[in-house]
Amino acid sequence: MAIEFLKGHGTQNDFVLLPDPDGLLDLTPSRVAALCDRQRGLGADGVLRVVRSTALGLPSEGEWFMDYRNADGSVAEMCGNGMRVFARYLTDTGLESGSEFVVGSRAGDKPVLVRPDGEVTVHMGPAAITGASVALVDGRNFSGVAVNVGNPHLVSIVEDDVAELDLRDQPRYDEDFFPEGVNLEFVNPIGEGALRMRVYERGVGETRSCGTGTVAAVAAALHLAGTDTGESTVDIPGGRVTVALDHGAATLTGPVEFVARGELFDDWWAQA
Ligand SMILES: N[C@@H](CCC[C@H](N)C(=O)O)C(=O)O
Repeated sequence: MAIEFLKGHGTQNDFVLLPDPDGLLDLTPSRVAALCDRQRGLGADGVLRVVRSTALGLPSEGEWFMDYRNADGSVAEMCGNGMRVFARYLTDTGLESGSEFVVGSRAGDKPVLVRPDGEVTVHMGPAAITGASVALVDGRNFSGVAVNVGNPHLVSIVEDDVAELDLRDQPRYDEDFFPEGVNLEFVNPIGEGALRMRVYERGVGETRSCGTGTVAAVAAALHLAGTDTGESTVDIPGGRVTVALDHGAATLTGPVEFVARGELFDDWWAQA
């Protein structure tokens, strides 16, 4: 059976998409890790399996479910950039005929809007402030705001230029506070309603963008300013997204690009 794939990205957070409507693929963690490996596979930050909600037996009002996996093979609850790419795939292929629909995820159903210019807005749901903690980078402590966007984040607003941080190694964090691991964002405010951010993602490493991370960053910045409502651009190494919060409920808007489509070799899949 030929296994089709596509490669796409949202602000350079890149994904391998695997269309698997009936949920027939045996998508093991080692196959995900092999696909995402930039030397022995296709290379990506994660995998998006395109599967019908009913095929997985998961409750969703959406016909389609975003089965997201991190590059190390682990499962995560939600991926904001992945959801933008996933939604565009559904409309580009005609699997969804309208521009507004709902997609299932492990963090619940997400309404999406595919805009005429191809950008996608995702209604991300609540960005909940869950406390305070500390990240340790290169021997330095960065205090941060813990935010849950379906998946866990710790956002540190830092005074130094985030471009100078050494994020080659996994920063340390409080494993008692984040027993399931955490995505770590480092943020510079760069003007009214404008942030710059770098991120070290759980299960991946440093990526050039993280949609849930940008939502967490805006929620944390607003929280520190004493509000849960506002809008901000977020500049990440891979481009720019816009995040709006209305009483803690977030939307994420940004571009999507598809790069390639192809077929995996059966032998490669079998031994991966
Ligand atoms: N890149 C994603 C987040 C992917 C999941 C994350 N690494 C986790 O483990 O929670 C995004 O765009 O939100």
